Amino acid sequence: EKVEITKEQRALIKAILDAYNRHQIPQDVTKKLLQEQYSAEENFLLLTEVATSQVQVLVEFTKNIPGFLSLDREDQIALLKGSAVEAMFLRSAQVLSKKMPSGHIEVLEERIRKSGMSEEFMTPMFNFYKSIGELHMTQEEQAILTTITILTPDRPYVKSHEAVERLQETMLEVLRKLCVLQHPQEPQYFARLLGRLTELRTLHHYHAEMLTSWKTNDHKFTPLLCEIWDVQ
Ligand SMILES: CC(C)c1onc(-c2c(Cl)cccc2Cl)c1COc1ccc2c(ccn2Cc2cccc(C(=O)O)c2)c1
Repeated sequence: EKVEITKEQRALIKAILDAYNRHQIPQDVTKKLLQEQYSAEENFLLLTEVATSQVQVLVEFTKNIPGFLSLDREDQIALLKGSAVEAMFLRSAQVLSKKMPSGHIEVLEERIRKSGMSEEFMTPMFNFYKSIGELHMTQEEQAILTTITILTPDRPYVKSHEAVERLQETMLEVLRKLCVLQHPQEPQYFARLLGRLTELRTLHHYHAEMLTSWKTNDHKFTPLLCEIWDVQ
């Protein structure tokens, strides 16, 4: 059928894309990624700094999702806590698969590989990065997919399930149209993107186990990460 993006949907895409592009990790953090020496401890510290900075970026981004600030305050917190890991996996996959100037990508990948993470977590993580890279998502698709992840109604402690579901459905319809218009040769492209959301939940479970093992090995996190990941 003739797929058409309405004026309202175009405004929605623009608002989300502007917000998505406006928020970047501060230069000093990414510079450190390149300069600091390599050791498991140093890599872990750097990744903790990047994760903390990414959470701040994520909080700012969610404020610009149309309708998010009209949700119940406690639900806003529940959505942020429930989606932070998945949004950061999506973000790191998008960055590692292309956006960063070359050279940074290898460095970041190296630091993740040498930060004391267990192999059983590393493999699915880098398979995910590869599968995201193969999709060649446009900027709009990346920003809307991240928004859909954040607006997942069945996160723990979300009370107004329907309100969140309505927002997410609006975004899913926009993404569906974008996929049809931007990937006409791949009728299954939209379904493939949604399949990545399922993979994200698996990584989320792996991540929870990794957090536990880091805690038992007495790794330190920042106050913001402790709050958003209910650590300590
Ligand atoms: C606390 C820390 C050790 C940690 O625990 N789980 C994860 C962890 C890991 Cl190791 C992988 C994926 C998700 C998480 Cl939470 C992390 C590290 O979190 C990261 C690492 C890299 C990330 C991010 C998010 C993005 N990137 C890539 C990136 C780097 C620099 C600039 C930019 C940019 O956007 O400008 C992006 C988070």
